[in-house]
Amino acid sequence: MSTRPRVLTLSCPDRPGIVHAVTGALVALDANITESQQYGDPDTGLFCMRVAFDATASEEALRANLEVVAHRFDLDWKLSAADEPVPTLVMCSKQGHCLNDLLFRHRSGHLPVDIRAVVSNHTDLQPLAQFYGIPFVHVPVVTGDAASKAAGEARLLELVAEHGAELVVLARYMQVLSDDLCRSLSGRAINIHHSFLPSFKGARPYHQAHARGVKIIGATAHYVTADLDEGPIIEQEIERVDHRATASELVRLGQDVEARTLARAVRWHAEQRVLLDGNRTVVFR
Ligand SMILES: Nc1nc2c(c(=O)[nH]1)N[C@@H](CN(C=O)c1ccc(C(=O)N[C@@H](CCC(=O)O)C(=O)O)cc1)CN2
Repeated sequence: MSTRPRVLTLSCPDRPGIVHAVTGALVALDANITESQQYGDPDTGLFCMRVAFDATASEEALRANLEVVAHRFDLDWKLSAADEPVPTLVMCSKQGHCLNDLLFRHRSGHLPVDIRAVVSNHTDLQPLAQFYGIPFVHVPVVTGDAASKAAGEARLLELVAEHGAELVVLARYMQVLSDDLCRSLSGRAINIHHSFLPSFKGARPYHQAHARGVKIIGATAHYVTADLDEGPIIEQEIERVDHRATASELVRLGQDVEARTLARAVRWHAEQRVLLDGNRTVVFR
C-alpha cells in the first residue's frame, strides 16, 4: 500500500501522558512522525497538538486506534490528508489587492487550497477571476436591505454546499455577515481586517489611524465571528509610517501588508496549523 501524508490535530484538557498515548497509537500502525508540536496553555488548561506523519495504514485503522486515545483523554481531534488542497471560496467586494495576491499564489502552487469560485457583491473583479480561470459568482447585496442581505447569504451557503467548500476567505469583502451565517461558518471563515487589531475596528481603519497620528499601521487576519473584527486572531503584520503619509498613502502602503498577512493565515489554516483556544489561536507554524 502507498504511504500517505496526514495531519492529526487535537485539543483536550491538559494532563500527563497525552503525547505518549497519541504517538504510541500512531507508531503501533507503523506511522512515521515527521513533525510534532504541542502546547499546554497554563491559563486555560487546554492542551493542543499537531502531528504530521506518513502512514500506509488505512484511514479506518488510524481512526480506530485514535478513537481509543480520544476516549481516554477526551480529545477534540481531526485527522486530515495532507496532500489534498482545501476546497475554498474567496469573497471580495471592490478592492482587488488581496484577491489578486491569493489567486497568484494559488496559481503558483504556493497555497494548499483549491479555489472553487470567487464570490462578490460587485462585478468589478470579475475580469481578475476570469484571468485566472476561476468561476466568478456575482451575489449582489443592497446595503441596509435585510431581505437582500438574507438572500445573498442564502446564495453563499448554496455555493458552499455546491463546491464542498471547507474554507471561506473574506478578501476585503465589505459586508457584515449575519450571526446565523457566522455560526454556519464558525472556524472556517477568515477575514483580513486592515488594521492592527484591536485598534481601529470597523470601517475605514486607515482614516481612523491617520486621524490618530499613528507611527505604525497593520493588518490582522482573523476568524469571522458575530462580533465584528473580534474573532480569534490568526496572523498580524505591521509597517512603520510617519507624519508625511496621507490617509490615502496609508491605504496604499497597507495593501501589501494585508495581502501577505491573509496569505499566511490561509496557508496555515489549510495546513491545519491553527487551533482554537477560546478566543485566541495556537499557531504551529
Ligand atoms: N460578522 C462579521 N462580518 C464581517 C466581519 C466580522 O468580523 N464579522 N469582518 C468584516 C470585514 N470588515 C472589516 O474588516 C468590515 C466590512 C464591512 C463593514 C461595514 O460596515 N459594512 C456595511 C456595508 C458597507 C458597504 O456597503 O460598502 C454593512 O455591512 O452594512 C465593516 C467592517 C466582513 N464581515
